[in-house]
Order: sequence, then structure tokens, then C-alpha cells
Amino acid sequence: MKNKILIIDDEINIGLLLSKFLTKNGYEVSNTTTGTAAVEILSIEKFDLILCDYRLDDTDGREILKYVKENYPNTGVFIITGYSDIRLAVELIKLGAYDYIVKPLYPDEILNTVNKALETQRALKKHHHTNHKAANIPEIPNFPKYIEGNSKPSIKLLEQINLVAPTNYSIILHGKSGTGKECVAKTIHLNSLRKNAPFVAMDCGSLSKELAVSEFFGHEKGSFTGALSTKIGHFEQANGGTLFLDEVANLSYETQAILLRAVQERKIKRVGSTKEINLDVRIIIATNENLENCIQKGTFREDLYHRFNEFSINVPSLKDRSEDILVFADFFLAEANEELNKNIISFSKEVKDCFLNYNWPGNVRELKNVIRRVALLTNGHQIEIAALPLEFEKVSSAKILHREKKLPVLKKSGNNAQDLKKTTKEAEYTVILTVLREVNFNKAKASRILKIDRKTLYNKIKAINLNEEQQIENRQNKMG
Ligand SMILES: Nc1ncnc2c1ncn2[C@@H]1O[C@H](COP(=O)(O)OP(=O)(O)OP(=O)(O)O)[C@@H](O)[C@H]1O
Repeated sequence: MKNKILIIDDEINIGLLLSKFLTKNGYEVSNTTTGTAAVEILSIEKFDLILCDYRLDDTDGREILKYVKENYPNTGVFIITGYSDIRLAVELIKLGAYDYIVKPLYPDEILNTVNKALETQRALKKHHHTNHKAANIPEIPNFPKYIEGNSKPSIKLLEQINLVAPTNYSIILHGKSGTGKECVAKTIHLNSLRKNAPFVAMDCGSLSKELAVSEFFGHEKGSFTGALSTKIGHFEQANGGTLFLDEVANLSYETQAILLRAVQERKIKRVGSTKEINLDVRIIIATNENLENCIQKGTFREDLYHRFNEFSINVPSLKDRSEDILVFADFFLAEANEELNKNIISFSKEVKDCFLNYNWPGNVRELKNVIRRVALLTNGHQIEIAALPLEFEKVSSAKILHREKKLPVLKKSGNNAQDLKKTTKEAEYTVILTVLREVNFNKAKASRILKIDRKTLYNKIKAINLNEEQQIENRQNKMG
């Protein structure tokens, strides 16, 4: 059965041209020039898609969209718009429009967009259908809350997310490790029309050449040695939804060619199967390398780059959005409180200064890890500088002072046996704690470095501070 399209455009010539072209390409097309006439036609006939010019004589695209969403929720609406209306069109997408097409109209582009839309509709219907029947559809992973931040780069980032999320564009996310690329990808998915379909993340960095095809497209049981059961590939898992390809620059040239073919043809076959599976997957890729340099070096295919580069977003490093550091820190502290069942309220001024002065090479991920660690080591209501790991020493004069206080300094007067004992103990404390932090509180490693047996180390820790010992125990238990 042919798909039915209704065109609403007050420029009769454009409407007719479009209609002729779409009819030639296998669609059943009706035309009208006003909103009132469209409402009448819709009351007698069902349509799969409506292409609606935003500016009409008697109404506009927004009113048509609202009417169609309310009365015919299964009919997709496209808005045709002039360049100056793009922001408006994006607004409309948020209200439920399928996509927008910018004038001048190019037949191929329209056909492509219409085909894509109808495929998405079919895939979503199929997904909802199978989702009710089958339990083996992959779960949407737990999405972390997205912290927006107040800095200029973060505001720009959010604007880009909001702009591109409702479209079907492929996206390249550039950014250093730990900046939050996956978090951005998930946020885009959640704000897209695909939000009820799967989000599937795939780490291309750890993908071997041999396994790549089977990971991408799946395989049938027995199709090669070791294929003990049928495997659904990542593309198929993500069908109807979003596929996030992380560290894409690490894919071999050969694998890139295979990926390109699948993306171009929008069809795959599982290894060992002849059955073609139609794909409707939005692809978001992430890289911490400059892909243009990779193209120059010949390690990344230019054609693949252009396929993905319908939109690109730079996810800024944490040091370039320092106004957000304390916002993130508060958020991660609240998370850590919940996880550890603690009630830490704040960071001391010195800690905040350290955070603001530090370079954060590991970006948001590093900040999150530091906060989880210091929260574990803190018993009171405030995080103090002593809890910070060694790498912060460089950025804190307070921290250096703190350590100097602990150093075994022989006093000029009163230098008796009692003082020596105390000073030695303090020196021992500093050394033990420093080593423990360096090895992430692994006591076996620490005792090897300190050249004492583990039991002695336990006793010394106990003698130093029982609370610290308990915290160390907690951490070790957690790490299993
Ligand atoms: N805006 C944000 N709001 C909340 N959490 C965030 C945000 N950005 C990053 N994170 C957290 O920081 C950590 C690292 O983020 P993510 O994994 O998205 O980074 P990435 O850039 O994809 O890293 P990699 O390049 O190493 O794969 C995650 O725990 C994530 O939840």
C-alpha cells in the first residue's frame, strides 16, 4: 500500500511541483493551499505525512501542527520554512513536528527526508509493538542527570544540544576524555523524538578488527567458530533509536569502510545471514582526536567524516568552564552523600580555591572521582583540604602548609625524648598516608612500598587514627 502525503502550501506551483515529484517516487499525494481546506481533507482521508508551509494565508504551521497532533497523532508533520524561520521551525519540532525543510526545496533532499521519516515511523511502531511482546529488547541505560552549568561555553553547548536534538542529524562530538561527551549524547537522545526507543553506546576504542563486524551487525549461531548463540549487533539494538559510537578514530580503515556502507545503504545483515534488516538509526559519534588531522594522516576516511558531520559540537574542557566547577562539585557531593549515606554540607574555602586553580586533565570525570574519594574520607560536615589527593598540592599553598605542619621538624628548645617520639610518629603518619593515597588505599601495595609487612601496617594505621582506618576499610570493601 502506498504511503499518503498531504501538501499544504499556498504557493500553488511549489505544491504541484512537489506533488508531481513525490508521486513519481511512489507516494500518493494530495494538495491544498489553505489550513481550512486541509482540515476538511483530513476529516475524510488518513495521511501518513503532512508537508506544511509555515506561512499560510489563513493560518500558520504551528496551528496546523497543534490540530494534527490533537486529532491525528499518528500523522507526521513536516514544516517547510524559509531560512529566517529556522529557529521557529525548531520550536515546532519540540512541539511534535517531525522535521523541517528549508527553502529552496531540493527534490532529492525532500525525498530523503520523507523516506527517513516514514522509516522512523515504521521502526518506532515496530519497536513499540515488539517492546510489548518481547523481554529481550535492551533496556535504556540509567541516564545521569545533565548539569547545565553557568559558564558561557556551557550555555553555548546547551543551546547546540537543544537546537539539534529534535532533528535526525548525525552528530560529531569533539572533546577531551571525561568532558561529558556520552552525557551530551544521552541528553540529545532524551530530547529527541526517539527518546522512547533505545540509546545504545558502543566503545570503538576497544574493538578488535576481527570482532568489529559482529559487534556492529550481530551474527547467527554457528556462523563462525565461537558463535555459540545468535547475537544482536549494536546497530540492530539501536534500531528506531540512537547509536553512540565512542572513540571512533580508533576504528581501523577497513572497519570504517564497512561502517560507511551500512550507514549509506541503511541496511545490514547479521554475519551468517542473508536476511537484510532495514536500519533507522541516528548516529552520534565522539572523538577526543581531531578528525580532520586524522584525515590528513590517512587514518580516518574523509567520506565517513562527511557522512557523520551533519552537525558538530565541541564539548569544552573543564578548565575552560571554571565557573561551572563548583556547580558540578556541589552536584557530585550531593550524589556522594546519597551513595555513602553521609551529610557533608560544604567544601572549605581552601578546597574551593584548589578546585578553581587546578587544571583538571581528567575533566568532569576526574572531578566526580575526586569528590567521591574526599566524601569517603570526610567524617564531618565539611570537606577539608587534608582530604584532597596529592595532585592538588601544586595548586594549594594551604595544602603545603598543612603538610609542613606534619613534617618532622626538630625544635630548637625542649628537644627531649618525648618530642622526638611525637615527631617520629608524625613523620610516620605523613609517609604512611601519602603512600596509601598514592596506591589508592591498597594496603598490600602500600606495605610493599613501605617495606613493612601488612600486619605492621594495619597496626600503625590503627595507632594513627581509628577513624581513618575505618574509612580505608570502607573504601577497600567497596572496591572488593
Ligand atoms: N553535564 C554533566 N552533568 C552531569 N554529569 C556529567 C556531565 N558531564 C559529564 N558528567 C559525568 O562525568 C563523567 C564522564 O562523562 P562522560 O563519560 O560522558 O565523558 P566522555 O567525554 O564521554 O569520556 P570519554 O572520552 O573518556 O569516553 C560521567 O560520570 C558523567 O556522568
